[in-house]
Amino acid sequence: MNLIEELRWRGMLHDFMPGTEEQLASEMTAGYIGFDPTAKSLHIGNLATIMLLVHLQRAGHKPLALVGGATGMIGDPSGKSAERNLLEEDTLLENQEGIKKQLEKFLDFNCGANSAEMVNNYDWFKEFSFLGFLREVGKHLTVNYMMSKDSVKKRINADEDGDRAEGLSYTEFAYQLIQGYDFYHLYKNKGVRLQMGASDQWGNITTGTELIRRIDGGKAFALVGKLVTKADGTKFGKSEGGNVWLDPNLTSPYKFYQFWLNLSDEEAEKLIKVYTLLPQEEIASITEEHKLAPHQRLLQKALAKDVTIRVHSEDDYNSAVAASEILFGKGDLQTLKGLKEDVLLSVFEGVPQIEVSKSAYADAATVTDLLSELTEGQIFESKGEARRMIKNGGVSVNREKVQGADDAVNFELLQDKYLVVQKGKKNYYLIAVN
Ligand SMILES: N[C@@H](Cc1ccc(O)cc1)C(=O)O
Repeated sequence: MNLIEELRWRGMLHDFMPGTEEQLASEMTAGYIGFDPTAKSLHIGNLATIMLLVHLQRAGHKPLALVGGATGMIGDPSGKSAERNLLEEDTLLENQEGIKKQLEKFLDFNCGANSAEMVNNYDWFKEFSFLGFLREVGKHLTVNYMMSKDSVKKRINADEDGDRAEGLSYTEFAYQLIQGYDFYHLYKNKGVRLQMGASDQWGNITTGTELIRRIDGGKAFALVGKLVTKADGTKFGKSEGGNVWLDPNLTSPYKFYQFWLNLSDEEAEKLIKVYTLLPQEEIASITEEHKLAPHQRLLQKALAKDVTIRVHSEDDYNSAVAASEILFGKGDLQTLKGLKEDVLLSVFEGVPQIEVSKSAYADAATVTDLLSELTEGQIFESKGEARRMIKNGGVSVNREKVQGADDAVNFELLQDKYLVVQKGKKNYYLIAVN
């Protein structure tokens, strides 16, 4: 299957320029996608775009990932209804390092002729003078041409309700020329013939193909992927807590795994094609099996597994699964001890949390006191009730059965702070000793 057919059945293809298919069929083609360092991590929306590069490479072509050290200093107006704030240079540098490391994970940089490459547009812009740029680049396109782009029109014209448009600075207006020049530069110096991106990049990419044509009489191509949206058409990739990031310090692998696990059937069926490399027959068979027993969430599980391993690691995936099963009764003290604080808190989100002061905790004479009076009746209303249930073997702390009602309080605090109390099978409480 060639690249375009592959992207099409996966539902990832939005549009491409005439001739793109012929170009790809005629030779190993170098293609690039740029990512601006607007945050210190990429998110799963970016990951869908990265998958375009992955497929390009799998189809035998050469992928280049561009980090926008220069463009990140300006801010792409595409898809943005308001002017952006400029980022500080040290923030940009930090962001650049972060996303560069992430991009490196997904491509093969050592596989012969079509090995991936990483470039940074700051490298060719740092020496470019303003006057030089105006003479060598700006001169080739008219303002009329630049104003015909959606990203610009949307900021200049009033919207359908007649509300005044935000306008855009000269700086953001110039963005398309900078990205356009990147394409020209890579065309000239690296033989790049194709630029890809999310669908909102069409305007910027075609500014590039236009520059290549005007400056050099050359031909280059554009291909854009579908913007991933949720079932209700709204922006995908946000959980209640905001973006779903690839950086494990911003979104823990557990939360990441949970995000995919919690997708609706409809979303999972669509996204397994975008975010995994599983072949068509396998996806078809998982989908079929899923439909026989949707409650087993086979699609979500297959998707969550594949993406969690690709973005994080097999170990992270295994820990995420183990953590996910805790509330279903699986796992022991060791499992709980293995959870980092943020994961522990995510696992027990929604479970009643009870704060106990350090001194009160130290003074607790018996487990019964701790689980009734000290926790203000939130676990057991009375000492009697606590005693009875402990006697019947129905109370565990940190997954270990409490033996006697008069036992001393002698637990190992998880992360030096927490106790997981279980009353009966299903009722969980988290005590935080502060
Ligand atoms: N404008 C792109 C990033 C980009 C930057 C430079 C390029 O040459 C290409 C793409 C975006 O915001 O997603």
